[in-house]
Amino acid sequence: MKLKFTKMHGAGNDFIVIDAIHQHIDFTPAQWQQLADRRFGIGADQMLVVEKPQADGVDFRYRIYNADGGEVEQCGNGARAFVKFVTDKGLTSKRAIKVETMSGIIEPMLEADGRITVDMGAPILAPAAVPFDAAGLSSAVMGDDALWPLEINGKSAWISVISMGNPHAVQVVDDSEAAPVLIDGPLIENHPRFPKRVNAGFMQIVDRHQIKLRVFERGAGETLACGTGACAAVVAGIRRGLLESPVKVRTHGGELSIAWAGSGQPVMLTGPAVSVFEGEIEIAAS
Ligand SMILES: N[C@@H](CCC[C@H](N)C(=O)O)C(=O)O
Repeated sequence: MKLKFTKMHGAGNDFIVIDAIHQHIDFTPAQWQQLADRRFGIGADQMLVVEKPQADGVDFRYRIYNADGGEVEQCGNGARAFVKFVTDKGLTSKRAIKVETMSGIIEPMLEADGRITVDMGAPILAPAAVPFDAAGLSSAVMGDDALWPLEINGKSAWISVISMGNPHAVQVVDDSEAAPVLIDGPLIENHPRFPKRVNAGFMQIVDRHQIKLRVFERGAGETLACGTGACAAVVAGIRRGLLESPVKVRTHGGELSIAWAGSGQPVMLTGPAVSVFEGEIEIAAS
């Protein structure tokens, strides 16, 4: 079968975006992996599938697949790409759009300057939400947060365990460039304490309103930016008393802005979304 797609990115986190309102999509994990493959396919960190909504009062449903073919709950940079896609394709004329995702409804909004702000909902600070296998671990609980000691590669790191709909394990490092993201990232992602695996964030505090962030993403490896990772890092930094909202997040792929008014409040993520090219690809049966 032939598939029409748009290649997009949000701060360098790249996506294959697919209109599944006008095309029938039913791919196996192996077919998603083929599309995401940077040598044998199109290449992407995630695939975003735009569908008709299932719930009332919602404009669209969008589904997210990691490069490894697994379907996941949430993608912040993807939410912005989604808005640009449905706007450019004339699928909506609304500027504020209600979208169903696997982890609930989010509300992205197209700003006058072309950037997109996404109301990502309130972070879930309890580690049970990640989920995290806490058996046998002692914890230092800060309010309703959990800061967990995690053994990685013979070292103990303090990890903030936060769900933005999808799971994040964030640690503070002195120098994000020198941090062992490619060595410790996969160990954290697959650590037995995270039964559903996790996105591993390495955050350097620059000042109270600015961080540098690298994220080793579950199912995709290190990406140039991770929107939900940026939200989780800022929430972790604010909860630890290191940051104040709003916070500029510097990633290898560009800048994201995060605002969070505190417990129970939604995290607002602002950043760019760019279309790179359109194409059509023959999908091999699998
Ligand atoms: N790049 C994303 C997050 C994509 C999903 C993540 N890898 C997961 O498995 O939870 C973002 O911008 O948030």
